[in-house]
Amino acid sequence: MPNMPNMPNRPFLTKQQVAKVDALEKAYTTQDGSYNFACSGIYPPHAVALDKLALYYQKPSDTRTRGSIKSVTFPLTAETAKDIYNAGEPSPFGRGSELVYDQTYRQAHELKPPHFALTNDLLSASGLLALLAKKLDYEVPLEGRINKLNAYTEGGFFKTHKDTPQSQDHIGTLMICLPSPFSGGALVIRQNGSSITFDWGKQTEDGSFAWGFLYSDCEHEILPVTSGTRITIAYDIFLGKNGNDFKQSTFDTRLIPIMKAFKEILKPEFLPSGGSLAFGLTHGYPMSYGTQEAGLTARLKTSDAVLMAAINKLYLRWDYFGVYDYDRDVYNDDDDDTAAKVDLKAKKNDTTYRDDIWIADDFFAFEGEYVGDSEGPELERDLDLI
Ligand SMILES: O=C(O)CCC(=O)C(=O)O
Ligand SMILES: [Fe+2]
Repeated sequence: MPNMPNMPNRPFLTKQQVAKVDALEKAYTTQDGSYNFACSGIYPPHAVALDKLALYYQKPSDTRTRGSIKSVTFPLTAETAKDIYNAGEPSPFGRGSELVYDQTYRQAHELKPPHFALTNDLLSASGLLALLAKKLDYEVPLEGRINKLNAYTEGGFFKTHKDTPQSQDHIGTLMICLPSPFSGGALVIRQNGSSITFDWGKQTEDGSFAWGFLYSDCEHEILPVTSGTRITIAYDIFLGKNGNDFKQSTFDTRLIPIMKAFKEILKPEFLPSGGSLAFGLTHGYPMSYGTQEAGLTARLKTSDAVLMAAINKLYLRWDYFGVYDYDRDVYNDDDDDTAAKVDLKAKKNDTTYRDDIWIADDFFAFEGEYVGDSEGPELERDLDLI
């Protein structure tokens, strides 16, 4: 690789340093003990004014037929739910840049607007977006855009996949499960070795609506439906405008253990001659290729957001980068003298090497790699308290 600037010296951490960064990581990843990549809840029938709610739908191929629009009320019966399934068309899914139908991967039907509509906007009627913003700790309003209606009948499923972000502000998917008789069809969501299951068949038996949100960087699947018809309406959830970054004036008690762990790291013995500490973010974020990323801080999710809040609260200087882990693949086989100074074999056997938390005596940034806020602070070499 010609013209590559010097790679950072990325030394091994000492046992003492590892203990301190482990304590810090624990402080921000286990802040409230709950799963932080997905959440769910129930709306009992009275909460969504069921008596006024109806669903209109139409088979997309029947749009020219008079009287092709049907309407149903809630809770759905076995028959009305099945009729909605039958109106839908086989669901494709994204593979690479294509939409494909693959019955071994997904067996479901879907309806897209304008072929279905609810008589009431469930999201605003339920106050769900405000609740979700609060649960997920966003200081910005969230916006929901209806994407489609998904229907699975007995034997239907959708194997493990990730949803494709529609834009940088797209944070995840909200599913509202309509009450209808069904069993099986649990939604299983996985991230970083944890998993959470939303099984809505029983929860909607009394006519309740169930909802579940997942960040779009999470893997998820729908297990086979064992009886009845399972119907969900999927919304894409976006960060709204007028976003503020973390407000310095509000103090969040979750920051206390993180700040305490940071203070250990800021003692002079941690990096006696100064240096930088880099953290891999816990969550994934959509980035537009070839553009300078702006406003990542407002989009940070859960533990990443709390970590950033603590960094701000301590007045530490920070910046963010897209990092290609060259020393993992390219540099390993490259005897160029800019190669990273870390021996991969030694790294694997050494418990003091952390892939996701680095210390370095320099930042590195080269064309195409820097994704920091253009108005952000200048690069700094030291972890400084101002
Ligand atoms: O059917 C559902 O509830 C979710 C479907 C899904 O994961 C998707 O459409 O991407
Ligand atoms: Fe999905």
